[in-house]
Amino acid sequence: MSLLEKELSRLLTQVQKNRPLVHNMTNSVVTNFTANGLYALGASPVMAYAPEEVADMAAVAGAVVLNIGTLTAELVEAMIIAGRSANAHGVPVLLDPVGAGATRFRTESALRIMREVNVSLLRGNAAEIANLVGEAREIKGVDVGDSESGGNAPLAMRAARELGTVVAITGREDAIADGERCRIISGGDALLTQVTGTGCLLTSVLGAFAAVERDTLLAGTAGLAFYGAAAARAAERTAAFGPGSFQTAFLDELAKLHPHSLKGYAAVREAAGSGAKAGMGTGTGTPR
Ligand SMILES: Nc1ncnc2c1ncn2[C@@H]1O[C@H](COP(=O)(O)OP(=O)(O)OP(=O)(O)O)[C@@H](O)[C@H]1O
Ligand SMILES: Cc1ncsc1CCO
Ligand SMILES: [Mg+2]
Repeated sequence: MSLLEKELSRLLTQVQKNRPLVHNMTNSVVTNFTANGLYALGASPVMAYAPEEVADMAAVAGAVVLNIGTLTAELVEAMIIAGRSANAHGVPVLLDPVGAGATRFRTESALRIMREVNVSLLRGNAAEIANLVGEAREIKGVDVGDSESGGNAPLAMRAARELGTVVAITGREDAIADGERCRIISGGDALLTQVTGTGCLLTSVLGAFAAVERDTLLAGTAGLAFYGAAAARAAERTAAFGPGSFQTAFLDELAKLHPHSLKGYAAVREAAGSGAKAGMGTGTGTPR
């Protein structure tokens, strides 16, 4: 196991041991799937939305995940209350800008949250992140119109610099950047795009890893890699049946994750031009 792979595995064990509380303010489509996915991983989910209670919940959480998938003006206000409380208590805040670019309300709400709350990690698909840095890219509701062309790393680097936070962009390959360093994670399976909320659950899973590790780039890399490995393992068993069977198998594989699960199913490499030292890949080779 490479040094990086050991670090990633250590974080998985931390999540499984500590069972961090993840406070989700998420969309109405994915709440049940998100709670089940977090339980499968070994974390402890809670959904809380009322402006009267979100500051208290955020204060005691390991991470707060804000997801604008089915936003309302009132919900955005409550998210800002939760985010500020998390900031005041040293709790990491993650933002999933679902559908940014599809409507002005979504784009402006995501940008407003980032102005008023210190967001540790922003996770979206390429179209969502592009729209947040002022690059109009086709988005069809909550889905990428045209999937990444030329990879997600350059956009992740640019967004991290301009927005001043760690940015993860997911797709066929994921990229995560902090403005200086950028890593590319391969794994996963296209079946993930046929099950609703796999991106939303991923952001909450990254919250569980951020709860146990202050280095957000490292925590994010671990979450992306283990999530991709679980999906690749589930697809291996269920691709012949389809998305329904895959969804069930994926939850099972999240629950079965162990320190050696990455091998052959997910790989991490440094992006070209990244400030990080080369040769820190997991050494697992090309995943399936
Ligand atoms: N073509 C693909 N091949 C392999 N994995 C993929 C592919 N497309 C997406 N993924 C994986 O699917 C997961 C969700 O990423 P995606 O970019 O689809 O999120 P999203 O658009 O926000 O999804 P949602 O809105 O449904 O929650 C990630 O783990 C990502 O790596
Ligand atoms: C389908 C859908 N619509 C709003 S949120 C959501 C869940 C996936 O992002
Ligand atoms: Mg999404």
